[in-house]
Amino acid sequence: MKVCKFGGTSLASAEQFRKVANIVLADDERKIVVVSAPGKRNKPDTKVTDLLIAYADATLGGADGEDVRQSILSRFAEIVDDLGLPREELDTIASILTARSAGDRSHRERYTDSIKALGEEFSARLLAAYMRKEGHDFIYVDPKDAGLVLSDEPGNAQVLPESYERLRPLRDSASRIIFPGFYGYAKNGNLVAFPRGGSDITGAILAAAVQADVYENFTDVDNVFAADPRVVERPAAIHEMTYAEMRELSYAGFSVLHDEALQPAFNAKIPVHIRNTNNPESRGTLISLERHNQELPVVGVAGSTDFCAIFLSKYLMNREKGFGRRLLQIIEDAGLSYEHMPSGIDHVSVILKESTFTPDVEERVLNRIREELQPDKLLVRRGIALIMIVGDGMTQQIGIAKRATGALADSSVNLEMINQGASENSIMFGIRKDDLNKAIVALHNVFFHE
Ligand SMILES: Nc1ncnc2c1ncn2[C@@H]1O[C@H](COP(=O)(O)OP(=O)(O)O)[C@@H](O)[C@H]1O
Ligand SMILES: N[C@@H](CC(=O)OP(=O)(O)O)C(=O)O
Repeated sequence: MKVCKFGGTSLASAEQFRKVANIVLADDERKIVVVSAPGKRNKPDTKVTDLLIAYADATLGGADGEDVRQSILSRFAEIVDDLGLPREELDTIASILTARSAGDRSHRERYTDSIKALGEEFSARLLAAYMRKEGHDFIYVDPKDAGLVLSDEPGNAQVLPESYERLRPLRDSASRIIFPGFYGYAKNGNLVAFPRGGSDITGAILAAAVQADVYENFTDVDNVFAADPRVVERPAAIHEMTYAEMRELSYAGFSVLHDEALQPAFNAKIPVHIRNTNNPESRGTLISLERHNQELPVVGVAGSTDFCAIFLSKYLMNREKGFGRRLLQIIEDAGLSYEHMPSGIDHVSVILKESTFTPDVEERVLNRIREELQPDKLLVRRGIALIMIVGDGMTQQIGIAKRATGALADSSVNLEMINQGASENSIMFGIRKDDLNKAIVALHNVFFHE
């Protein structure tokens, strides 16, 4: 049995819905279909999820949000009409939207989750209706009825382990299933959404719960590329990679698959196959425990901005017991989580998401560090990008770091930090954020075009 997930670009219009239907119907093993909200039809277009968030913001601000409500409904009206579905389908969508927007607005994030999840719900309802209209036995399944239980963290939920047991019976459903991605329910009954891009996570959870043979993730590219195709011209195609490699690359900036989608698939040992809705014949990329082609030392280069670093140095820091613990306690007390912590004998850097390190948080954290740790030097560097080269076993090969640093130097990218870490499958470089794209191109070209 296969679980397949179709992303927003795969469901952006009625034409895309038809492609999805054809792909699903081409293989009887495709029993569970997870869908995202309609995405962009073209570059300047807006994703339905973003329209729903704008609608939530408007209504929270006291406006009626009628313009944006009309934009949302017109996206679905176009799909309903072009698919030849009865207009009652649209009436149902409009009344669900109205009822939701009349819900409790006292908690901003909760209310926003309840609205932004509707894109997935409407996609799933319409795809199920279309399949039935075409004479096929498909049902829409609600995540609450199915038992997808999540932590009560609006916009940032995580699956609770009991979900797997609860979702297992979906395997035996007589009808094929259309399931909305991106959200579930907390134990207290609140609707909660995963982080953005989270329909990938829903698909992986379902694949693990029903022990699927494969989790097919349909998107709009023929395969995963060695670097973001929006940054590098003609990037190398990668047809195989391991979970560990993809996890690092997704974390570091490959938006093609959500990084938190890999864990459920990895735990249940279910291969993930990235495929193209617009070109289902293409080979795609298979992500599994091992790759057959061991020749490639590096499988990808990814990077992203929004980082900053707190840099501390203190003579004999290495002999001061509990220094790291106390530093991290200060970070934790400020409600921050840290991304990396490269260190030397007398110095340490703590890398944080820059958007979480606001000026007032910075002031509080630095004051405590000065008072409690008395560093010789303390400074904050903002505007950092992290870039990673990834490949299993790569760090055992001589010369990889040299080629990478050489390529960066040749492109006049200044290196602020290097961290090989313990994972042995990646090397991370800290650079100025304005250099990010230049650095991705340089690293891609040195490993894939030379
Ligand atoms: N290394 C990469 N390989 C392939 N695609 C990538 C990579 N990095 C970024 N992308 C982008 O990810 C996009 C697909 O992800 P996303 O927009 O989330 O799709 P979906 O709507 O199917 O969920 C591609 O269109 C591509 O621009
Ligand atoms: N629609 C949600 C969830 C998602 O996964 O979408 P997509 O498959 O288009 O990345 C979002 O935009 O975040």
